[in-house]
Amino acid sequence: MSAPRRFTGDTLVIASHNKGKVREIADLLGPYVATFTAAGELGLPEPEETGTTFIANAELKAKAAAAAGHVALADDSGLVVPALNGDPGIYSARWAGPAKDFAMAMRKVEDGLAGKADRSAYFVCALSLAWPDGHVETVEGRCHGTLVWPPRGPHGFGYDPMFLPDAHELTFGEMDPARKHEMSHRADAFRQLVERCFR
Ligand SMILES: O=c1nc[nH]c2c1ncn2[C@H]1C[C@H](O)[C@@H](COP(=O)(O)OP(=O)(O)OP(=O)(O)O)O1
Ligand SMILES: [Mg+2]
Repeated sequence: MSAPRRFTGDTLVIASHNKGKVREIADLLGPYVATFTAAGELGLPEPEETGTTFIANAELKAKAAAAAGHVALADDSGLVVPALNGDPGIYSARWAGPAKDFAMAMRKVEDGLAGKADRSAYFVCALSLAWPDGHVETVEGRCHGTLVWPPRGPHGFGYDPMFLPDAHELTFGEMDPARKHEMSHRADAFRQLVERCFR
């Protein structure tokens, strides 16, 4: 395996069209990067997520943005529910539909769990950093927990209000964002990526 490539520039393109994610990524990587710009601000299109894994989708989103000429970081993430055979998984955003209705998506998860004893779930976050010459560095982080109903808390985004991380009493939706950043799947992935590419 070749040595990891380090990020040496000062501007990083965040290849995501999800505002919640862009905010979390800028929080987590703030100490290491001078300037962030988001794919949407550069007018980059949202590529179709044709991969069958989180890693494949993170890499295709990062490579598509880097082709415009700047180092780009993509995040592909989702909620994996073993009792639903891994759904919504890579389809987590798509379950919320074009209106990004996560109240509906959470209800769909809860409906699927009706009568099932196993309410465990985990979030996955694949991060891919891509250079214009096609080089990529990719890591994957996880966070395990259980699903509660009804959803609780105003913070975060997506499925956060129904996700209770292991050994905690507050859902990601109830937690202060700084606490979520200490234990989330995204924090786990960023610890690995910072180690490889940013310090
Ligand atoms: O920390 C999280 N807390 C709650 N929900 C989360 C989280 N992380 C991912 N999720 C769920 C919702 C999100 O919409 C989907 C990711 O889907 P994913 O395709 O990676 O992102 P996206 O389509 O929202 O934006 P984009 O592809 O432009 O980065 O998984
Ligand atoms: Mg997406």
